[in-house]
Amino acid sequence: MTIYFYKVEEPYGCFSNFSPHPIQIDGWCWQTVEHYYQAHKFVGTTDEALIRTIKNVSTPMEAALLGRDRTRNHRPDWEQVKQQIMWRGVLTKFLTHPDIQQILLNTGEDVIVEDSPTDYYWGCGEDQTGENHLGKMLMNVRQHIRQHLAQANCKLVDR
Ligand SMILES: Nc1c(N[C@@H]2O[C@H](COP(=O)(O)O)[C@@H](O)[C@H]2O)[nH]c(=O)[nH]c1=O
Repeated sequence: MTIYFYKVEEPYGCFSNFSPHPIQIDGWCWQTVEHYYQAHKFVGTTDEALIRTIKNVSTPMEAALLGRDRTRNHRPDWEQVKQQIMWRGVLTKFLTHPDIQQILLNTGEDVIVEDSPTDYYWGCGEDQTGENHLGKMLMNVRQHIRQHLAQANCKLVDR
């Protein structure tokens, strides 16, 4: 089976980076993965003040709009680091919240697709030809957490 998700209020909406699941990374608390991800576009730039602004806006959509503002200075290495930054955010989200971790694990080996009509990088785009990096990342997080849990169980048995 293939699982499609996009809007928070629709099935599997907890897989969206817009879902209201806070994460804490390096002592900073982010309301959503989207807040965290968008703010990191400005690390080390002359627009660094925007990081705090994005952190404090009340919705992930506001965070996304600020982060996507092309009149602002994005870090020059963004394309090289964005996967790594997203990985940290998404993994932390599913390690922090046991209820949605269970939903992710219960998807078994199903393919997961971010059914975004506009995003051909993180999602599948309108015509399904997109790269679906967020869906792929969620499947990798699922695998990573399974291995992590298996190792923890082995340690318990070894005692
Ligand atoms: N879920 C969701 C979106 N998708 C999210 O947008 C982010 C990509 O942003 P960027 O790299 O700036 O293009 C990434 O987290 C992707 O999952 N976008 C939306 O406008 N609405 C939404 O409900």
